[in-house]
Amino acid sequence: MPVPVIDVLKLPAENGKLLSACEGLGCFRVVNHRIPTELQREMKDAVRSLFDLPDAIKELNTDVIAGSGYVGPTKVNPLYEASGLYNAADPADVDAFCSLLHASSRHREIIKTYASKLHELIADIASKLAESLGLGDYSFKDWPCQFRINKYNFTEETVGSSGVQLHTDSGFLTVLQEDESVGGLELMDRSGAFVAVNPVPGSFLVNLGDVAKAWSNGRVHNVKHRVQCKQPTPRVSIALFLLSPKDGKVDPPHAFVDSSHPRLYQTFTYEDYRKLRFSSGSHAGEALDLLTTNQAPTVA
Ligand SMILES: O=C(O)CCC(=O)C(=O)O
Ligand SMILES: [Fe+2]
Repeated sequence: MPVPVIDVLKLPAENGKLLSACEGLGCFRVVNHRIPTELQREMKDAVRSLFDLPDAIKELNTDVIAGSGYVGPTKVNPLYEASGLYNAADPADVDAFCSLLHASSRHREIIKTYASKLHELIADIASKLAESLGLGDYSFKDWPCQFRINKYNFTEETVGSSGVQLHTDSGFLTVLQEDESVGGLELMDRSGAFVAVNPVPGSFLVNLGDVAKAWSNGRVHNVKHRVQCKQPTPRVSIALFLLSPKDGKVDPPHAFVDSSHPRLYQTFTYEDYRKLRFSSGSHAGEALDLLTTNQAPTVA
């Protein structure tokens, strides 16, 4: 199944196409998103230089929530490193990240512009998704929005091995700027087969996470995905994750619950859900099954 392409300028006329992408694969590509290609290119250059910093500097970026700061290679993902910040919607967070990593004034300007424009884009895509589900005027602007840069240290020796293990994203919605030339991302389709995603420079890839599945009362799909090393070339990607409502509480809007669509999941907070994912060792959405309404409450 190819990844559906959503032309932002054709919404809301093509809401049906957006909805079936969310209900089916749980992933789509956006074009005509108004983010300048030049900014995407400049941001990629800035990100590459942040990864070239000495480890001692990269490690100064400690977590605000689990996984928001620098993550070096681990046993499970030995080729992968990442860095980021908790909330791209907060200019102070973006500034603090740039200061910690001694970003040049040029890089600071690029990173700040990118974070602000991408935050606007992700909130806009989320509102369009809500609209396609029948909720007009639903704003996601105050939802925290994690920002992460990913690097995969791929070489001749690592071709065929895993870049990042199979997972779902735990939040609501992810917007990804792929590496423009190095592929390796694979989505799992509804039959359980892996679909390789070939990069399309200039576009963004959007995928839905666990919070989207719970918030939509099971309507949209939290796509499982992984990164494989297929080429002996380092790979860099940039992700924004719209996480959960500002107060952290995940509840479906009333419009999604009625007698023919009984409520599927208990109310939970994003923070508790992240803890449950870690403590249960389930990174591919299985932790949601522990929160269905037909069991005793697992999280407060
Ligand atoms: O690098 C990629 O293509 C995917 C990254 C990813 O899945 C993530 O950051 O959650
Ligand atoms: Fe992911």
